[in-house]
Order: sequence, then C-alpha cells, then structure tokens
Amino acid sequence: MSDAITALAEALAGGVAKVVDLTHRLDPDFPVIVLPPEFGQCARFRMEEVSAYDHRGPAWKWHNLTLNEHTGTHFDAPIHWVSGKDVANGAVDEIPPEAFIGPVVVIDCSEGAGQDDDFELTPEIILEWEATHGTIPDDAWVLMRTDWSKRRGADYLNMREDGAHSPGPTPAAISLLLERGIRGFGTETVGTDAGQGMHYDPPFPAHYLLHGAGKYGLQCLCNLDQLPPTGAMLIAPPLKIKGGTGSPLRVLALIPGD
Ligand SMILES: O=C(O)C(=O)c1ccccc1S
Ligand SMILES: [Mn+2]
Repeated sequence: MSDAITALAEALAGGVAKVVDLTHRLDPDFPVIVLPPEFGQCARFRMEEVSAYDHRGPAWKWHNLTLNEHTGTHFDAPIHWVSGKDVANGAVDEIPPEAFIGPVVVIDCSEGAGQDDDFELTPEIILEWEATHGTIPDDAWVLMRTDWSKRRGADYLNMREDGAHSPGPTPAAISLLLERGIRGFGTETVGTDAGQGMHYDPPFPAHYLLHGAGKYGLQCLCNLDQLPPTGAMLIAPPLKIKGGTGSPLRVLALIPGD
C-alpha cells in the first residue's frame, strides 16, 4: 500500500481517525417529503419478507424492498432537478467515483434553527463562519447543522396548513457556496431546501442552483454535532442506479480521533 493508505489504515486501527455514521436507519416510520397533493409522492421504505429459513427458503432469509431514490438519508444527483437535466455525468451511475470521498466542513446553525423553524442560512452567516474557520475549501462538501435530526414524529417534517416549516439556505447563500467551488450541500432536514423553499426566487434554490451547477445534495443526515467545523472527510457513494436521480446511502465521516 502507498504511505498515505497505510497511514490511514493505521490511523483508523489506532483511533487516531474515527468514523462517524451520519445516516438514519431505513425504517418504514421514517418521514419522507410530502409534496402538494397534485404531485406524485415519495414512497416510504417498505420491507416484504420473501423467506425466513422456512418453506419459502429453507436456509436463507431475505426481503423485497420498496422505496424512492429520495427516501431516508439520501444523495441528490444533478438530473434530479430540471436545472441539472442536461448536466454531463448527472445521474448517480455516471458521477465519477472520486466525487464520493472528499473534504467536508460544517456550519453550525443549531442555535438559530432551535429558535426559528424557518431559520435561513445566509451569506452573512457563511462569511462569519469563514472569518473564524477560514475560506471554505474548494471542492468541499458543506453541511448545514441544525440538530433537526433530533426531532421525532410529526416534528421532523413540521407540516402546517401552508406546508413544511424547516430551516434551509437562501438563494444568495447557495450562490456564495457555489462561488467557493463546493462539491455539494447537505442538511439534516428532509430536503436541502427550506420547508418553505417554494417561495424563493428561484423556487427550491438549493436544488435549482446546486444541480444546475452540476453539484450534489445530501439530505436527512444525522450526528452532525459529532463533526468538527473543518478537517473531516466525507464518504458518500450513492447506489449505482442506471439513470438514477439519487439514492439512499450510508454516509460516513472520518474525523480526527481523541
Ligand atoms: O430532493 C428531495 O428529496 C427533495 O427535497 C424534493 C424532491 C422532489 C420535489 C421537491 C423536493 S424539495
Ligand atoms: Mn432528494
């Protein structure tokens, strides 16, 4: 092995580097995005037992699964959004594998999101973060920590009569992140956009601007409070679905050990 790969293996074995799981369990009870009733809806996760060491399969147990590409903790590919429909390598099976391992920074918005369900990540917050932690590195993932993953049941989607109310970025915030050359943007909420994202210009700015620029999204993340603001690596390879717009995946972070 190369020195770097050997060093990584030794760091993991020796606890100098730790692995943090940023993924929710795929569970029939885990919420999925709810769109206005006139639109197609996202399937919840379902498991159907095929056999369990019985007459249907004497020595094996397995299940058939039902889910949407955007069920649970999942990856958004550029072709998911109309703005990214013609992006080169825009489907999950076409994205270069190098994109699935890379640096990650975390912008902690948990205090604001804890006081305002419609909290917005703005350019001012991003610039304030950079004043402390340095300029966002080129080709990094940027994760918006809100601690929304700690919410349970109806509080997670937080639906009211006018739709969902959950935090997210303004169009200007996404534009600034794109100026920094980010690889993608991730959130703890059910979407990379705010619950009221349809009211921005453009509507759903995270989806519209990120995917239009050939960038990626991650949604329904958890444990972002275990990550440092800078200095971690993200491992986020989606399933290799032919022509896929996204996929549920296991998202892991490598962080400095104690
Ligand atoms: O990418 C998603 O899962 C997501 O958030 C979404 C999906 C479809 C329509 C609107 C949105 S906002
Ligand atoms: Mn999605």
